[in-house]
Amino acid sequence: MTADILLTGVTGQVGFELARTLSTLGKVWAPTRTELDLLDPIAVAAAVRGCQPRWIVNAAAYTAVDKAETERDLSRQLNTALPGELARLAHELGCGLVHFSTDYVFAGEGEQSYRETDPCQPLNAYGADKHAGEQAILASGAAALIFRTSWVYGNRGRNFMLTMLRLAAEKPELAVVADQIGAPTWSRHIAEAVAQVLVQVSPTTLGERAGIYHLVNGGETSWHGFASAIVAQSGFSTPVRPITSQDFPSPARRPANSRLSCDKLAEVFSIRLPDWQTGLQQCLQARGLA
Ligand SMILES: NC(=O)C1=CN([C@@H]2O[C@H](COP(=O)(O)OP(=O)(O)OC[C@H]3O[C@@H](n4cnc5c(N)ncnc54)[C@H](OP(=O)(O)O)[C@@H]3O)[C@@H](O)[C@H]2O)C=CC1
Ligand SMILES: Cc1cn([C@H]2C[C@H](O)[C@@H](COP(=O)(O)OP(=O)(O)O[C@H]3O[C@@H](C)C(=O)[C@@H](O)[C@H]3O)O2)c(=O)[nH]c1=O
Repeated sequence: MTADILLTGVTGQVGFELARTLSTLGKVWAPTRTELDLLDPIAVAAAVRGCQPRWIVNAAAYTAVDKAETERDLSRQLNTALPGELARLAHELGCGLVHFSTDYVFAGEGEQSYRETDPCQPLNAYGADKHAGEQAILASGAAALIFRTSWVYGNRGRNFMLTMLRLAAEKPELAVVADQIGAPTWSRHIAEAVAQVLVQVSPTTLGERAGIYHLVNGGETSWHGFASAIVAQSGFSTPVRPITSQDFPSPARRPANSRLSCDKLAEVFSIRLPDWQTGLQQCLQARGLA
């Protein structure tokens, strides 16, 4: 199957939205897991070579943060080896690569917004594997764009917003951590921004604009603040109690500071996403809840 864009992870939160926004840029081939198992490097190479895309857009990943602490092989294969292999193929074939990474590459110390050039020091296995994936892409020589985003939610898949909506309906009270700060980011806004970037560049004109960009909705809040807004804006009256990270023990440590500065994206591509509150409102509206 030949196409302008080969999109992986189409059944995921970001991939689903990308399938729509990228379709205005050319023919998109978006194989599902049954059509292309991304754990099979031979099948992946054959798919890329057969597709001859202008861009490979990799929205597939292993995103189970706690399970990644023990399912090391699976996380490494999808979050490190796969992006490295896609980048190697992109370089060989002269096509571009778009990839996604995470706020969890940072240690989350201090209160400043991280810039793309700040040193990475992941606190958990998922973050370490995603960081190694970034490094593999940057070392490949491929024309690549890596978008680091954070706290992604949407109306499908596994995400914090859908979990809170379910718990708000089931429980008398929610207890949510208030000492981790970041920007909840709507999957649709990510996909719209990526399409806007790809309108501006081709793999051959990307040049110095290749590299890492932070891409999150504007403003900041805690998971508690996000949960409170989800509950309030969707008409529930379930109380949301603030707790500390220590009160919510989990296998993987999370950074306390997930703030990402998106100034580089604004400077280079003139794109800035709306505030997270607007994203949430639009997402709930799309769901018919607000
Ligand atoms: N979720 C978040 O909060 C954040 C995500 N990111 C990054 O953004 C990107 C997109 O994340 P998101 O949309 O949430 O991811 P999801 O977990 O929603 O989707 C992951 C996708 O990868 C696919 N996939 C996994 N394993 C395989 C496989 N062996 N073969 C084929 N497909 C496979 C899944 O397919 P299937 O449906 O069949 O399982 C699914 O389509 C990722 O790079 C992630 O690391 C960054 C920051 C925050
Ligand atoms: C369900 C729940 C979670 N929490 C806490 C746990 C954690 O600190 C925080 C978020 O929980 P989650 O497990 O949903 O989020 P988590 O899986 O850590 O989300 C991360 O996913 C990966 C893929 C990323 O790349 C990150 O940007 C980030 O979005 O909320 C509560 O305090 N109360 C609750 O009832």
